[in-house]
Amino acid sequence: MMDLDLQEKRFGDVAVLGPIRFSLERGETLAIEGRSGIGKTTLLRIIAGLDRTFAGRVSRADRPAIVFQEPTLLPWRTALQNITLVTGASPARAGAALAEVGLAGLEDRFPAQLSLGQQRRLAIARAFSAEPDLLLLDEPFVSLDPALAEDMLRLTERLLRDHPVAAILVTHSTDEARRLATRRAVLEGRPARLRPLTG
Ligand SMILES: Nc1ncnc2c1ncn2[C@@H]1O[C@H](COP(=O)(O)OP(=O)(O)OP(=O)(O)O)[C@@H](O)[C@H]1O
Repeated sequence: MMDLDLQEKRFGDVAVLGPIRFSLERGETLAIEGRSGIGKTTLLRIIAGLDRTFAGRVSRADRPAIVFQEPTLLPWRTALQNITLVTGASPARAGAALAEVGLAGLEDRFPAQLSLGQQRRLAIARAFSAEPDLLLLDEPFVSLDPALAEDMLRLTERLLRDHPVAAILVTHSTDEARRLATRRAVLEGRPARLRPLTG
């Protein structure tokens, strides 16, 4: 599903990421932990194909779906259109995806007419509606209050169970990683490398 053989990623004179190799199959969720500034987002951007200036190779089946820290929604489009226009899903399928995340009845709302939690649900519904082979989640629950974060975590747990994707979750939270991931690893050192975690 996804195969990474990264030799090095530099920003100018600084080697940020060192040799990193791993593969990911459908049904697997890899959680990547690591301190702030270590290179998690940089690694995710390389895997997503958003950054091509690195030494090495990445191969994936298809364009991945990405959920960023902040929901990146189209402000002048309705909730339903945010899904159909971006993913190519039919209105019926987009409607079903909204229902799946508890947004039934809010199809015609604009993002600004949704609460932050609802916007995040919409972003997640959109990611899964694209029916991606690979789903990349970059700290999707950061800066949410604990109740909302728990709510989103449960929702994501359920969606990952019900949809067969390969997923990578970047997170600061070991608790989140333990709950969502089938494999865990930590990014550490300079240049940073990926060390598998057990337990
Ligand atoms: N465009 C850039 N130019 C130069 N340096 C950069 C650039 N983007 C990131 N960096 C540096 O690369 C390192 C890794 O950044 P990155 O954003 O990947 O870290 P992160 O682990 O995702 O951090 P956080 O958890 O705080 O989001 C940091 O030291 C950062 O300052």
